[in-house]
Amino acid sequence: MAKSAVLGFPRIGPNRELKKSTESYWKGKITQDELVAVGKQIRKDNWLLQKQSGIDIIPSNDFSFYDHILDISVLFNVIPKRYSDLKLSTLDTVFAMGRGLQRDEIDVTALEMVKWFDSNYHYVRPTFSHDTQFKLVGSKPIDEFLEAKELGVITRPVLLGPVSLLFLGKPDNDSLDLDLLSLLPKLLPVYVELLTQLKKAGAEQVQIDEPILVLDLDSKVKAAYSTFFKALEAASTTIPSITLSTYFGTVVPNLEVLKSAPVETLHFDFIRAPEQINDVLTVISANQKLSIGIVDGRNIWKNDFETSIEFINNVIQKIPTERIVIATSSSLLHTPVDLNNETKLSDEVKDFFSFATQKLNEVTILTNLINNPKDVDAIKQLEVNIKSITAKKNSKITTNETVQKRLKSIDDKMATRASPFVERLKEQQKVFNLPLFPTTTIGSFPQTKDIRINRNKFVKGTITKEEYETFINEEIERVIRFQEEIGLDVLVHGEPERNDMVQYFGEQIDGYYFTQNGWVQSYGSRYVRPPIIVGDLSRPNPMSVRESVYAQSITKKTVKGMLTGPITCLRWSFPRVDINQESQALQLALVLRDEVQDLEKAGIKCIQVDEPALREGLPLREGKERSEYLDWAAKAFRVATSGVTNATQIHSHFCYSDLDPTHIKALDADVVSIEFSKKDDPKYIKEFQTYPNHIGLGLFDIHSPRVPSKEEFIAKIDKILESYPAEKFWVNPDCGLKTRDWDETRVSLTNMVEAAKYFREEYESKN
Ligand code: MET
Ligand SMILES: [Zn+2]
Repeated sequence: MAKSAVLGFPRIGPNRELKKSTESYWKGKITQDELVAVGKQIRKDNWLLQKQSGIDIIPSNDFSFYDHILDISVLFNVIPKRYSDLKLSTLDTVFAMGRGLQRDEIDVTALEMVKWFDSNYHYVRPTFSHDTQFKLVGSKPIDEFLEAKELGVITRPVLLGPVSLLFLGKPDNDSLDLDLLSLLPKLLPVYVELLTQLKKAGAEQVQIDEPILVLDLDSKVKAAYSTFFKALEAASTTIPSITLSTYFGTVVPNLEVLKSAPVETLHFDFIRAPEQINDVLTVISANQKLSIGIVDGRNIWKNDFETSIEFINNVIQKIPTERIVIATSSSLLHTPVDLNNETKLSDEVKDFFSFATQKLNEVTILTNLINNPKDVDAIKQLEVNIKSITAKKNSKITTNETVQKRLKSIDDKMATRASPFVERLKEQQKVFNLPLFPTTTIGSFPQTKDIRINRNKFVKGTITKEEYETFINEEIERVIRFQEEIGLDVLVHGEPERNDMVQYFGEQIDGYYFTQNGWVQSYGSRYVRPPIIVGDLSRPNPMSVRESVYAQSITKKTVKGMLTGPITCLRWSFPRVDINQESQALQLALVLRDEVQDLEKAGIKCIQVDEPALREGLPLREGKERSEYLDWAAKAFRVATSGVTNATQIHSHFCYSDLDPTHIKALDADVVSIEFSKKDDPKYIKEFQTYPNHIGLGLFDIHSPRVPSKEEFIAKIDKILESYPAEKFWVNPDCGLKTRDWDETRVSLTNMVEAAKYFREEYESKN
């Protein structure tokens, strides 16, 4: 009989209970015991739900109050001294490492947080130093195993594997020469000790995630796996059986690593990489089990049972069902909790989706269909599923002929500006007549409580559209006057009307759908509600013209229109799987192209199209898929922005990532602002030395309440000027200011503008 398994379940609670309670705890409104009790309740509910759904192999230790990778760092005592010195409880140490702590005499910043593979989840980077002494701190995985056992659920604890833990980490500032993999021999005994303790507590199996096996790995990393496997083998009698799991891609280029791995089960993601099956089968040894990841942990579409069954049946030709596990492709962490909480979707559309709770049923039904193909109940479920899948295929909602026709009409001309940059620049200079070191901001200004209150009132219908627009106009005016007053050169309207930079546009694009409660953890207590692309995308009406035109009408200075780029709209949504991502990006590009042209027609001469998510869409491995992505991503941006005259200035903006300069250059935007304040790397600047288009390197961190002085800005600009010419130099912050408050914003921007003026005078007096 095949077994059913889940690799991890969302821990935020069906109604964001975890967010509410952690934030209350941080504010001192509830005690640590109260917070811990909320966590316990969520875990209990999750385990019982999975049990009731009929899942055989249920995970534990997938719960976390902040980040499960941070938890495992702390568990192995990978705690930089500045945090351990604080002598906090384990949970408070976790929070201090995850989000920094400023209280009384204490002042520590947070550890670096980065994207988890190509998902929108962020993990806190394990940060190692020469002094790192591995030992077990606390007993979270064991406690949670026992907690479930008490409820009658024997779970499979989940741990990040030791090689991934080291590989995904970084050396701390005081240990930059540290070779992380060299720590493996010291880490392994502690790892084995943990496994041994789990076995003593009654765990029969443990899931060890080694997701880096889907990346490009050099021979040193591969060798680290042999070391790891030797340690497992040596301990085999005292540790539970191991499921080694990989996800988010193919392991084929690293397959030799898995040959004769001393583990009971190997798990692979056949949603992302179904084609790897034949190669994978060659490494499964005669008594090893294969865990087939076939229910998507990264997207919200209903599983197509017929296709899945066909896939599994092909495998069963080679491996008997006793050695098959049917599982989610990855943890379900990346999907919303429960579709039943959605009350506003039409029945037709709702039937297309499956959230984490529904996916549990999918895993059990598929397992039943494999184990008892004649079971009446299972057959009934299959029939219902076939009906849904067919209904979706035939649905009128997904296709729009006009959009598809237009998509085919995209040619090179549409993706190229009328003239090269140098010529455009001449025409733009005539229009804008900007000084040296032009100053601007990235778009948003503080989203005050007042703004949120009024937006809620408008959504609830307690104020009229007119009243709301008047309110927004007043906000825009306030932001414009402020920018004029401090002497910024290119102004923005401040984005007060936007709840979120993707959702705001998505809500105005046909083909997009929204949930009320489809929250997914992005990091810590920050959750996002990704919109869903269901059909071909089109724009019934202009989306941003009213606000930009209003802003421009009340000032003589140039106001920059502000749009979210096609790749960012795509990446921060749940995409379709019935057509490829390139087509979806190009559909979005056409929508935005019309918007850009409408803005131009309405007299907006400078338009910014933000692409902060360009980097995260990059395929995990080098090669064809990656270069193709870069081509179509750049093309989508250029289709969106090339329909304007030479005199219209196109800006773009990048943050959240280390974006390769060549990728930025491929977009041919006239001006690009890049998050830079924390990077500060002269090598990076030099890459732009000979690039003719203009660049604004972010001069201050907008995630921090810290206010840099004029002198600090001057020093920063001076340093950049060593590697980057004044003629192409824009002055701006790292990103939008929506999370800051007005007091900080006022002073920071004033100092920034003053610093620009200082250099302007200095350079002008030279010439
Ligand atoms: C994450 S990038 C944000 C860009 C947007 N224009 C803003 O200022 O908020
Ligand atoms: Zn940004």
